[in-house]
Amino acid sequence: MAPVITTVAQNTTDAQAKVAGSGGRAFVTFLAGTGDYVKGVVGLAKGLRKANTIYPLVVAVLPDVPEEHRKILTSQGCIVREIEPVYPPENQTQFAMAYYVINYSKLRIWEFVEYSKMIYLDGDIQVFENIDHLFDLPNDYFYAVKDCFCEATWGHTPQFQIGYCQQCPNNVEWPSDFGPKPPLYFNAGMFVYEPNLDTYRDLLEKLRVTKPTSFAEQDFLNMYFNDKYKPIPNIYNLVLAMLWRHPENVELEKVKVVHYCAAVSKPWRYTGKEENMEREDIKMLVKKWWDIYEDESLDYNNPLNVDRFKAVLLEAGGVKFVPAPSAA
Ligand SMILES: O=c1ccn([C@@H]2O[C@H](COP(=O)(O)OP(=O)(O)O[C@H]3O[C@H](CO)[C@H](O)[C@H](O)[C@H]3O)[C@@H](O)[C@H]2O)c(=O)[nH]1
Ligand SMILES: O[C@H]1[C@H](O)[C@@H](O)[C@H](O)[C@@H](O)[C@H]1O
Ligand SMILES: [Mn+2]
Repeated sequence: MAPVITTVAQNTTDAQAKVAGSGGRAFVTFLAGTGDYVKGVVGLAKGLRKANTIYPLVVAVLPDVPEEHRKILTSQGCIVREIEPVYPPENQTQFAMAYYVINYSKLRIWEFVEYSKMIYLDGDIQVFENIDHLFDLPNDYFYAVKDCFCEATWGHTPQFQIGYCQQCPNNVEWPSDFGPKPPLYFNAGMFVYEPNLDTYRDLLEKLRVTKPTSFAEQDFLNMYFNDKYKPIPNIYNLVLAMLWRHPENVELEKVKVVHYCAAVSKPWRYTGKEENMEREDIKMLVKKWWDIYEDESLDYNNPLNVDRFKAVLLEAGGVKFVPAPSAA
């Protein structure tokens, strides 16, 4: 009997084939609301394609993401998964910055146990170089890039008040009367983790008894994974403020992942008028984002991508490729 061969049509959007072919690994991002973050996610999907990743992009969407936006994402090859919102303990949201409260819902991605390992990326991140090798990091740790404490968003913290930043820990010494030096703190816009139902339940349970704080789920994850956190180099999540706060720690030509995290720096909203936004390096990074977003050859359904998709499936080893019959 002939071996069973899975036929993959040229314009397939079959999520299952992608899960089967991904070896249990995937990128994951988060999308909420009816606004323009969908552009960020489309840009990210195209950037990952350009970087020739062999892994799919899952988008965890809240119920308020409109059908039209979900269709755009599916047509860009994303796997759309709806999640329920997660709210912090009742009546306490005032302790977190309003803008960040929605991000507690990110905790649902620990539930995606059809994948053994995932890399979370914010929708305002772009991947310029292949980072698939991060999936090979040893299990049982939480990998992310160290944050910077120098922007005004950190104004409420003792770190900011005394000018202490873990990016240059020797510049200002931590005063002994301030208690123990704060533990390493990561930016939660990018991290490598393993979905796990026990961890998922535990995260939600602990959240119920934890008072919300300014950076919402980022603070919470920092507390929760304090023991498991392993810093990875800044090139895997360049927080833009690093360019003017710690230029000595930035190797721009080596950067693989850029995080357009200051509100005014989102490429799809960029005007270049606000403080620091007129910098040449920022202009260059915003242009690089747009070049990918507007490149039609990177659209999932573009025939030019069939070969790329074929190669991805073959490399992943799960699915054999048979071209769809020609119309002739
Ligand atoms: O209206 C929104 C707002 C946010 N998001 C999603 O949530 C992510 C986080 O929001 P931002 O990227 O705007 O926030 P920052 O990068 O400034 O925030 C940082 O701090 C936050 C604290 O809550 C989170 O940890 C976030 O991942 C981290 O990068 C977005 O990328 C996007 O994926 C939406 O989809 N719609
Ligand atoms: O998550 C926040 C956010 O991304 C801010 O824009 C940045 O200034 C902070 O350093 C970071 O912790
Ligand atoms: Mn972000």
